[in-house]
Amino acid sequence: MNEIKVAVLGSEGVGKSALIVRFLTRRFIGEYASSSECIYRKHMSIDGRQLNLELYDPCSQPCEGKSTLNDQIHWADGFVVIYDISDRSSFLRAKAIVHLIRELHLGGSKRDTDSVIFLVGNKQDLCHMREVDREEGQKLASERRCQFYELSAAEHYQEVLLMFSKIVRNASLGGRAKERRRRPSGSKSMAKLINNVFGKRRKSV
Ligand SMILES: Nc1nc2c(ncn2[C@@H]2O[C@H](COP(=O)(O)OP(=O)(O)OP(=O)(O)O)[C@@H](O)[C@H]2O)c(=O)[nH]1
Repeated sequence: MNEIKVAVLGSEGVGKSALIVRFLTRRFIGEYASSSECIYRKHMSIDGRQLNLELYDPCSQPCEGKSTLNDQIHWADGFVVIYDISDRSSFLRAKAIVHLIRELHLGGSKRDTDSVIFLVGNKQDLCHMREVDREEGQKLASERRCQFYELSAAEHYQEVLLMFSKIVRNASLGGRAKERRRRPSGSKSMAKLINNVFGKRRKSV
């Protein structure tokens, strides 16, 4: 059975956990407690093929045994790079991450890499506080040859589902057998995921 590894990357508070939880549980959970990086697992059937998805959610806080961004990039087959449309600094961070992914994957086939980097502007529901125009996101995506989405973990389920399903499909078609360096630590079941729902600070909404 195919194993597909997707890293969800971006600045602190852009909604990485919210998007992952939305995808895995269909629910938007505003407060999410997590003090360690973790990997969520999901069994999926895509185009009749059985896949085991591993979704990596980094921890923005300093934590024990934390992997570096380079480790995370080497580990993954696909990348969802998220920014918050109401936070310009998160867009600049997303730009730097996409740049680094491109640099570290120079050895790989260009076509493979193009289809497995998704740039995602989250918190579309906060468009009254927008600091990054949709066109800027689109421009960056086309310059860096990424797929582009703008959506809201708070308001959209279908779009989130579509986005994750597409990156899993693309990563599974790439079929790259990668030499993996250090594997990001931590692994969580759905039960643990639900248990983490309480206690995280509220940043926006
Ligand atoms: N309005 C709005 N708020 C959102 C959305 N997605 C996430 N949030 C909020 O943004 C804050 C941060 O969300 P998280 O999912 O914890 O973000 P994160 O990127 O995982 O954060 P770190 O783990 O600290 O890096 C929380 O208060 C969420 O409720 C969204 O689509 N719209």
